[in-house]
Amino acid sequence: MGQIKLILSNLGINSIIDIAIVYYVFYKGFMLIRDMRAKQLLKGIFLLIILIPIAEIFELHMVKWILDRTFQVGIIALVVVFQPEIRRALEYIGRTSMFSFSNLDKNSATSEYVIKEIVSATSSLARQKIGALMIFEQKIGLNDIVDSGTKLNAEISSGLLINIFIPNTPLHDGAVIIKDYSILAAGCFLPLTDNNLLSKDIGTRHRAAIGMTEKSDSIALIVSEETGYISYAIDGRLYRNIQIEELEHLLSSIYMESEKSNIFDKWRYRNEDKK
Ligand SMILES: Nc1ncnc2c1ncn2[C@@H]1O[C@H](COP(=O)(O)OP(=O)(O)OP(=O)(O)O)[C@@H](O)[C@H]1O
Repeated sequence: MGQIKLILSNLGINSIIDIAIVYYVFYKGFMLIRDMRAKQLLKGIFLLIILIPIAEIFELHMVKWILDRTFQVGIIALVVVFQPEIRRALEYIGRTSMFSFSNLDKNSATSEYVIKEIVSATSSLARQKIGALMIFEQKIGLNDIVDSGTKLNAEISSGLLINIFIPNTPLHDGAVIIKDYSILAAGCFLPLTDNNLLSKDIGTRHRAAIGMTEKSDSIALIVSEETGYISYAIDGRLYRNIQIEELEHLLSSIYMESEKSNIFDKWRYRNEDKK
C-alpha cells in the first residue's frame, strides 16, 4: 500500500500523459486487430516476437536464424494482407485538402431554398423511379472524382437535378457531386466498395455510394431505379428506404446546423441509436 502511494506521489504529469498515450495506442491497436481478417497472421507474428528472444537465451542459433527470417517475411506479408487498409488510409489522407474552403452560410435562406430543391428533385425522381446518385462533398475534397465527370458549376435547382438523371441523356450515368450550393459535376465515376459482406441484392449504384463514403467523409443520396426507394450512405453504411422527413433531416444536418458540429459523427450515432 505504502509502495503504491510512493509511486503515485512520484507520478508527474508527463508520466500520466506517457501512460495514457501508450494505453490509447495499444487499445486502438487491439481493437483494430480484433476485427481484422489478418488475425491469424498477427498471432503468428506475436508468437515469433516471443520465440525469438527465447531462442537467443538458449543459444539455439539455427532456430533463431529461421525465426528471424520468418519474422521478416511475416512483416512483408502483413503489408500485403493489410494493403487495402493501408491504401484506404493513404487515399483518405491524400484527399484531405487543407485549402478546401466552404461557402456555406448555414441557417441562411439559401440553405433553406437548396434543401427544398433537393427534396423536391429527390421525391420526384423516386416517384418516377428514375435512378439517381448525389454526393455531398464535406471537408475532404473530391477533385479527382469531379475530374472523372462533366464539370457544371451550376446552381442547385430541382429542375436541373431531375434533368441530369433522365434516362438516356448524356449525363444520367454516374454521380452528381454537390459542394455547398453548387452542382460541381455530373456523370462522375465513384470507387465501388470492396466490402464483400454486403448483401448480394445491393447493386452497383448503391455500392458506388458506399465506396465513396468509405473513402471520404462525403454523404451519398441514392434513388433506386428498381424500387424508387430513397437511401443514403455515410461512413460506408447504407440506410435504405428512408422517408421524406428523414431526408429533410439529413439535408438539414448538412446545410442548417452549426458549422462547429460534426455532422458525420452526429448523424451516425443518431442512427445507431435507432437501430
Ligand atoms: N462506379 C460508379 N460510379 C457512379 N455511378 C455508378 C457506378 N456504378 C454504377 N453506377 C450507376 O448505377 C447504375 C447501375 O445501377 P444498378 O442497377 O447496377 O445498381 P443498383 O444499386 O441496383 O441501383 P438501382 O436500384 O437504381 O437499380 C449505372 O447506370 C450508373 O448510373
